[in-house]
Amino acid sequence: MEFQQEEAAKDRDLVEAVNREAGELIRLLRCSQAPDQVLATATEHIQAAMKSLAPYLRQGEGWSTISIASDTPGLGWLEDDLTRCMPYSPVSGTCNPVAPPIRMWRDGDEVRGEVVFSPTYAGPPNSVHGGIIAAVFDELLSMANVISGNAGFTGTLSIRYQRHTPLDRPIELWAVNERTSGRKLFCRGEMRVDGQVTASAEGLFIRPATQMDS
Ligand SMILES: CCCCCCCCCCCCCC(=O)SCCNC(=O)CCNC(=O)[C@H](O)C(C)(C)COP(=O)(O)OP(=O)(O)OC[C@H]1O[C@@H](n2cnc3c(N)ncnc32)[C@H](O)[C@@H]1OP(=O)(O)O
Repeated sequence: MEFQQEEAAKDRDLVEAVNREAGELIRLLRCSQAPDQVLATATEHIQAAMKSLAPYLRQGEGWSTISIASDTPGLGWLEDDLTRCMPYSPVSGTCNPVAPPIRMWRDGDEVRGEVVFSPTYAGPPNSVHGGIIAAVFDELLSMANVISGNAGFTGTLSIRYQRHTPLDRPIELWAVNERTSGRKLFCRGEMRVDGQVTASAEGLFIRPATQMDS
């Protein structure tokens, strides 16, 4: 797979900062009931920012079409920051403004993490949308595969929603690759609030017979 490394921005902190601000913008848009004049002015500011970014749009090129890192060969990550593996992911990517602020790290053979969902991700009253929960499990279980030395595509993901997962509170994340059988990777994960499980997941991931980019 070819990546356009020379196109990468030089200052990663700046890339992450602008994406965080854009995420905050989304939260403000989602939850503010501003008067018309304020909305009109905000629209102008957003249009100005869009105009300055548009000339640098690079659609359809390696890093812009995949969530994994373009600056490391294969699946690179930091033990204390697994999000480095997929910086452009819509679920955990620090270089993607739609991603909630997830932290994930390696704890032996397991993945642990934490996330606080803002109302951007609301479903039922005061609770996280079930589809968002599924997406986070997909990512979390994938990371359990990655640290086990294997990675695969999601074949089947089964979620048990046991309690509502609340907004604006720290959610603990946990996942493990329990076993591998041929190309099949079997994983489990949980979300907990104050130690109580709100949702759990089982996933079967499949390592492709051929490489991803063949
Ligand atoms: C290098 C790889 C890196 C990968 C990712 C990097 C991270 C990227 C970002 C990650 C983001 C997060 C992750 C994402 O979001 S990944 C995105 C969501 N997932 C997908 O898009 C996957 C789409 N599906 C496929 O590509 C193929 O169907 C796969 C690759 C899954 C299997 O097609 P393949 O042709 O290889 O399979 P086979 O027919 O030879 O069957 C082999 C065995 O598997 C069994 N089986 C087959 N399908 C399923 C199923 N769905 N559930 C349960 N079992 C299934 C089958 O019965 C057989 O078992 P057995 O009869 O031998 O016992």
